[in-house]
Amino acid sequence: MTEEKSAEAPGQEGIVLPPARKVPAGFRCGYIAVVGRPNVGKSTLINRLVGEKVSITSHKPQTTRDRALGVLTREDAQYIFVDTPGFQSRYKSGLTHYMNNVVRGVLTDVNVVLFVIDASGWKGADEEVLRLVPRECSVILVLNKTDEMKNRDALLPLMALSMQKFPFAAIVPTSAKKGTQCEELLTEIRRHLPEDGPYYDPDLYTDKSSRYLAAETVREKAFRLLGDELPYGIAVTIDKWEEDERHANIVATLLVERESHRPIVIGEKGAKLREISRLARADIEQMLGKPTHLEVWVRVRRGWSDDARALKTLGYS
Ligand SMILES: Nc1nc2c(ncn2[C@@H]2O[C@H](COP(=O)(O)OP(=O)(O)OP(=O)(O)O)[C@@H](O)[C@H]2O)c(=O)[nH]1
Repeated sequence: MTEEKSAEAPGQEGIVLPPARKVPAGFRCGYIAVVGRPNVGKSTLINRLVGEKVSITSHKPQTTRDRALGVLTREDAQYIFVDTPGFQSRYKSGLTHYMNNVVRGVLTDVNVVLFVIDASGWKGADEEVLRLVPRECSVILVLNKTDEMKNRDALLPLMALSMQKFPFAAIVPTSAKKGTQCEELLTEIRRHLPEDGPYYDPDLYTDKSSRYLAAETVREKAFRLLGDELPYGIAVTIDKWEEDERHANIVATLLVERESHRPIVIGEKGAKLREISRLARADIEQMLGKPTHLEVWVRVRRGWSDDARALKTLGYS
């Protein structure tokens, strides 16, 4: 006999998940937090492991501003990934403070922590994040971006050094970009999950709404297209969402912090903004599976990344 039970996602008190189905013998299920300093490849890794686009990725740090759940259901396990923003200590804005709290909150209540660093070696910022990780957790160290390593012999000493820093349950070198060793990583994670679940419907891969994912898609395209010109203070709101069975009509706004940022985002004769909209529309259309009309506007909202009320409106608190 199996018990019917529901569970709350870590740090999401009040959100009651659907009741678990029958637990097949030996089935394992649990929460896995993915942490690490900005830009080490956490979102890319989750997307690779889950096999769906859950979290947006870009070459600029601090892309992930919120938790995102990615769920992978296999015959013998359900993996529920909790993405976290890169831990930040350099800039002391309200947004950074909020993000650091998200990281701490997530770590207290998961079954496994994947601690991701760049396989090129430990940096000061990695050590800072490591200080947040409770010792009693099962922590797997992921040495990511091995495809960029010129000398793979450096891996062994790096592993030895890492064990001196923390009692990691395992160390797995991966390339999230190429998918190398990701299957091995899943096997290792499963070992540390409790026999339980599944908590989620196996068809589901994220708990985020289409609206949220659409906003993230617009933000991702802005990050990609603007490259180094991009001011960090950029956010996206969805102002209109009309959808029926045959098509969708969406209006989104890109919020920038300063008047001088507006022309950067718009580009010459509107070229940048048109390209952002075109690329985002294609992805959103694919996600929704129906023809989609997307309109993107640019608005200035001064100091939004340091303004508690603005952060709340944008869903960051
Ligand atoms: N070469 C290589 N690049 C990678 C790999 N994994 C991620 N990247 C790249 O590293 C950059 C950052 O990846 P993200 O997945 O956004 O990193 P993140 O840790 O989630 O970043 P934050 O959201 O800022 O915390 C992107 O340009 C990725 O394409 C990898 O295994 N190899």
